[in-house]
Amino acid sequence: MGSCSPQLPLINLADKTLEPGSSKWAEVRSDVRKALEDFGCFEASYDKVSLELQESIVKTMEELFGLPVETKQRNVCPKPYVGYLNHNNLSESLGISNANILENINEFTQQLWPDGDGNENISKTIQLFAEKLVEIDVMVRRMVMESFGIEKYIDEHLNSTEYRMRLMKYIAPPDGDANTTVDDNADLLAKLNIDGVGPTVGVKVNADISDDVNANASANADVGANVTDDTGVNDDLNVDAEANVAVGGGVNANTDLGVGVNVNSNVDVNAKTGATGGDGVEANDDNEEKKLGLPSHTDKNLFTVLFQHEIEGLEVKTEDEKWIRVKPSPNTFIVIAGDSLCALMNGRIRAPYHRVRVTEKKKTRYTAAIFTCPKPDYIIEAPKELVDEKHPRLFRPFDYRDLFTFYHSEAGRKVPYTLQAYCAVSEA
Ligand SMILES: O=C(O)CCC(=O)C(=O)O
Ligand SMILES: [Fe+2]
Repeated sequence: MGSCSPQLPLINLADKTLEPGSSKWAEVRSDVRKALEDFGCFEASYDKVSLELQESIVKTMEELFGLPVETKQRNVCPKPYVGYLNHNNLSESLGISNANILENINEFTQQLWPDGDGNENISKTIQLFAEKLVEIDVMVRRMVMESFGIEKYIDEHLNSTEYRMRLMKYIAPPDGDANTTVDDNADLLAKLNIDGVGPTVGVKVNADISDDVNANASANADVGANVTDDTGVNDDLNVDAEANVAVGGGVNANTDLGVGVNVNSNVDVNAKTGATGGDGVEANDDNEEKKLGLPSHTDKNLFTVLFQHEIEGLEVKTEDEKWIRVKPSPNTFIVIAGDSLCALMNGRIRAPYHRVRVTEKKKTRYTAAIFTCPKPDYIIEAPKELVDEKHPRLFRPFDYRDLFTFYHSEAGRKVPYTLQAYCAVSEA
């Protein structure tokens, strides 16, 4: 396994002459289609996001993830499946629904800073950044629909979606399989159950601390995180986190389970991960799976537009089952097609498996992504123009939420291909 030579197509979406109707537009549109047919994914070069804004979103993420875990856990959403998530202690993420609308972002910052009535600067930065990712999403969706001759549905299609945003932080796994140290001054028995992602991951952390400061310190933290998501992994998470922290006397117990970054000190953590790979390929490769910041999955939504800052980690699987390691480069964003788009396009576009494997030990990897999701009650169904003798209908119409519920059901977790198992018209 590991990285290999193929690269994702790189497509410039910011050319000055790129206007709908222009010859440049037609040229780029056909590149976009080809990239999505072949890889389900491409690297978009887009220099319309200022460096200042890129720096601000990274600073914002540093600030947000630097908050105490109890604060971050307040990131819950009335909609199920959106909120704070810790995955395997190697990554954590925060989610915002309808993230292109300032009021919703304000709600998010108010959850984190209820006393200060939110955080205006952070809200603004997120909004401006989300707007830019949405620009890319809208342009790509237009191109896709035009290139398949279904442009008459563009308005309906654009109106049938909503945007979720996820801010993510990753660290490299510690050396060795099972031991890491976390900064804590207590005996800690932590159990994390994270159900999310295509793969189901159960993490058990047993930490014995030789407490050098507060003798007799003990904390039992039991965090049950029930994570489901729209996108495959991070989007639309239901983090049903419940933390019971019982601290024995006078202890400064910083049971910061949410971070996985407290790598300093007095606690030995034995982490055992049981992971079931979403694509059936990594399923038995426990060792590899354990080191992933995000296990292999397809996104369940329509499109994901991802900003990755400096540190690599994203890997995308090709049709012939090779992993492409996507190196971040300035002013580029990764566009990934999800299962809902694959269904809408009657299978003409791939929804690629991808995962996150961070190897850089010294730096934290931050990513920010917009997930375009079908609105509740909207039925995803390939338009008749995409169905003919050569292209028989592949999927039955469905409501995205139902696909999602299936994905996280007992049965759904066992199948290698969620979309096929859920709504394929026939196995043939
Ligand atoms: O953070 C990344 O590089 C990828 C995130 C991802 O795949 C997801 O959230 O679905
Ligand atoms: Fe994903």
